[in-house]
Amino acid sequence: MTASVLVLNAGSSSIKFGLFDISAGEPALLCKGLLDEHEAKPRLVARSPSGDTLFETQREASDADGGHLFAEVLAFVEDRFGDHRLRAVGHRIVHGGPEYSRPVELTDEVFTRLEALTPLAPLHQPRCLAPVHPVRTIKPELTQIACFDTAFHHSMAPPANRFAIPKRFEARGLRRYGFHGLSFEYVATRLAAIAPELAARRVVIAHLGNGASLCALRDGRSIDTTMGLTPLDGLVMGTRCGMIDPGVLLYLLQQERMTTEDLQHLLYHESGLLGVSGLSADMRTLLASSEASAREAVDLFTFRGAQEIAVMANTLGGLDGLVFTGGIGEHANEIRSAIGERLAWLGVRIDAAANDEGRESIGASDSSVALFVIPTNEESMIARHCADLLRKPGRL
Ligand SMILES: Nc1ncnc2c1ncn2[C@@H]1O[C@H](COP(=O)(O)OP(=O)(O)O)[C@@H](O)[C@H]1O
Ligand SMILES: CC(=O)OP(=O)(O)O
Ligand SMILES: [Mg+2]
Repeated sequence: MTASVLVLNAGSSSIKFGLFDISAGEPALLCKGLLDEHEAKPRLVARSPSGDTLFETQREASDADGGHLFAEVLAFVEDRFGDHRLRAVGHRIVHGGPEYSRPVELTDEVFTRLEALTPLAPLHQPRCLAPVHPVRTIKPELTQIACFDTAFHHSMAPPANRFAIPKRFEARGLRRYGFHGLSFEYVATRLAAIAPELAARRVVIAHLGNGASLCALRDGRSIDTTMGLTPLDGLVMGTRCGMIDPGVLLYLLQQERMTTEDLQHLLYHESGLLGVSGLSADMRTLLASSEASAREAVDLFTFRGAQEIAVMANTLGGLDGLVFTGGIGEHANEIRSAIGERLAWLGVRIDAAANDEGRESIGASDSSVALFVIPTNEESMIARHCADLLRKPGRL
């Protein structure tokens, strides 16, 4: 009998899943799915690798994060792929804190430790952990594995991972961790296959999705990133503010008399593209809009994006390669070209036709920086980690 793993990826704006055959070599996708929460009644869809719909159901909104959804996914997997023995469920866990630098079995003890990190990723951690208990109740014998967004950045060293606050806080875990690590790891692996000459050079990966961050890589390892202790730092995001003068927070607390709960809500849910445009957090909507505020939000997004790419290039001491990924990075040619124009002084030249056609390599012949668009695949990276862990005797 062949073996499979079910991967659950709960991001800030979507819950994706994938079932992978892990019997031999590289995990192979058997089916993928999405819980679309943007409709009045959230929809669960499972598709074949080529995109044919295999299963579809709609739920009441209040049920969206509940156990029913995961029960439904597991029942579907058993029904359609019963000839594969389900070996494990792999979860994308956004925060692994200082402790977890590689995937681990998600035992009750690990769960408790990860739950305690919720204040460091309040938008994500509860959503990532939500499936664990329902899956345990339905299939208590099934191994569950946690794969962390933060793990890839454990190669970051001082000063890049340090805040300029009194040293005693660092001992309490207040340092820069970075996120989107599973995406950066996947894209770095793909880049090494597509452009091996860049593998040991100075590369920035721009993960531009609903959440957005950059990673500076040397020798394929993370040496700097734009997110910090929490996934709030760095770039302008769908509803998150990114880097902000900490004095603004003090002002809001002291002068506007905001509660900490209201402030958290403002920074995580009401800011970013949504806050600046007053219209939408969705880049597609903003690009299609003729409102001046939509244009302002897009301008701020590309201004800050280019600014931070220059910061990453500084950490690297130059820039040899730049890769776009994530929903915006993969699909929004206008955004790639606006960021590219702002980086012309660094030698970035985008080939307009290649960019508009969405080709993999979008650098013009006179670009001194190699430019790529590489679709990310966090689920595939998680499947690879799960397969490695399950195959290595003594690691589980
Ligand atoms: N064709 C497109 N053009 C512009 N933006 C797009 C396009 N497709 C998706 N996006 C944007 O990608 C973002 C979502 O990114 P994604 O990486 O899928 O999200 P998540 O962080 O939830 O995984 C949204 O802002 C969406 O508008
Ligand atoms: C860490 C993070 O921001 O994740 P996402 O892009 O899924 O919101
Ligand atoms: Mg994402």
